[in-house]
Amino acid sequence: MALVMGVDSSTQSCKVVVVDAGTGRVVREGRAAHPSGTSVGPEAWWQALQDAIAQAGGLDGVAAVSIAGQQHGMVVLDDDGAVIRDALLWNDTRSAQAARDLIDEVGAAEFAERTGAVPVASFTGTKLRWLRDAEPDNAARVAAVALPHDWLTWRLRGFGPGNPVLEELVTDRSDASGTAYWGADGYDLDLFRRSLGHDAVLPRVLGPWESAGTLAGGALVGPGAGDNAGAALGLGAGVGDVVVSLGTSGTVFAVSDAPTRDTSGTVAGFADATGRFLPLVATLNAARVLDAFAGLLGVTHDELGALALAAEPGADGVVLVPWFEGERTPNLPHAQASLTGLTLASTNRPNFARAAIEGMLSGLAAGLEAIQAQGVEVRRILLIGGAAANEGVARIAAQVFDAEIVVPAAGEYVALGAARQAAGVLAGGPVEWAVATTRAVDPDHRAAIRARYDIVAALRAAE
Ligand SMILES: Nc1ncnc2c1ncn2[C@@H]1O[C@H](COP(=O)(O)OP(=O)(O)O)[C@@H](O)[C@H]1O
Ligand SMILES: O=C(CO)[C@@H](O)[C@H](O)COP(=O)(O)O
Repeated sequence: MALVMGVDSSTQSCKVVVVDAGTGRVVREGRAAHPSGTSVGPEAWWQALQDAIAQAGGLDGVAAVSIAGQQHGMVVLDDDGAVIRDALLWNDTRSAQAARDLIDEVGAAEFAERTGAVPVASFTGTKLRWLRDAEPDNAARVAAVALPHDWLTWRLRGFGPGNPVLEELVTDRSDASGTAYWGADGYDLDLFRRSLGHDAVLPRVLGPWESAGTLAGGALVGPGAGDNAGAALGLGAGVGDVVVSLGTSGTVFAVSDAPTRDTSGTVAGFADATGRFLPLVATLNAARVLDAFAGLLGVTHDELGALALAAEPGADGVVLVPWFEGERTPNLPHAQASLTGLTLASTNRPNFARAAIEGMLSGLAAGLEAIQAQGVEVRRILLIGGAAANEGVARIAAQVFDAEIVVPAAGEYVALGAARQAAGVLAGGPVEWAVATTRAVDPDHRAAIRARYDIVAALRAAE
């Protein structure tokens, strides 16, 4: 039995699965936590990766490995292969003005045409522009720019400060498509130079089943992927499938044969990990909203879900607009959260729990409508990510989204997608694995939840 390893280096942790390359069955697993914060030293990810791999029994017997990871993070390297400063993550909003500056110079429609998306503070290019303006000495030292998964792949292959071969950096088109300087013809070096202010080495973009090389022990290394594209691959998502992922970020995305170019900037026209496209809407406020409310109410996640189900849909008028970390969609990087609609009668624990879940999901439901408006077909929604394990979340999702909700069997779908890519690299092309058992949630759409949320969110956005 050939074994392959898949990695998800996500915002909060690193997850490793070792699976049977023929069937996708998980045989070993490991996990290690990442530091909190929106600016993180990449060495912590490298340490967590090594810990998680060790927990998963190491690379013994592994024939191929691929690393997927959180998108967009800016990892800047000097000539010696050393990291110049902490990486700015996808949820760091300090580059909001830099994003506006780039759009003013290039134009939103031109950005959408050239890269498939209009940049917001999450995108790598805006972080490079921030570096150019705020830390010019650091910007001048940049010899290479990588994304989190590119850099980890490079380290795993033995490169780094002791062996700084920058030209050995590799990536894939799914993660490259989130930089704001990559398009249908490859890197857009004009946009890259506008961001950083000068040229630098960029990771070579490998094909979906192309190998980056071989580890000392003999394992092939795959190109890796952005985490959302990794999840789509792990789920075997096809045209008509929409994935809603509830991790640190909330994302809603669909697999599409055709690219999208939303000049409003709501839908990011990313690439997937197989040669297709992945139109995506992301929010900055998802599972951590529930973490905060579970803490506030002094309950576990499961108890929070049960409390929410004890309240009526609409939470008796209580609305949480959950922009705790600012927001990306809508693009309000400096916004704050608000809880409104409180009366003496409605101020109770079940309504608070329900408002938290409804608020987290409502922004994503609006995102799904924006994706549909791009002409993308929607047949069903697959609910994944840490908060998808919550029964209350799944049932309330069936009330907030106007589409069939399906919850795949619990699993690390990003890491599984990376493993499936590794199996494809080994086989020289895509492999078919049976998709894990899924559970459909009874349809229960309640249009009134979104109607009220949209009114309150629009008022907050206008402030
Ligand atoms: N049963 C649950 N209900 C709600 N939230 C949960 C539950 N289990 C885990 N979480 C939350 O999910 C998040 C982790 O999800 P994950 O998809 O791994 O995030 P990321 O990919 O951003 O690192 C954490 O904030 C965690 O507290
Ligand atoms: O910015 C995006 C997508 O554009 C986020 O989805 C990140 O890729 C982080 O994902 P999680 O770690 O929250 O799953």
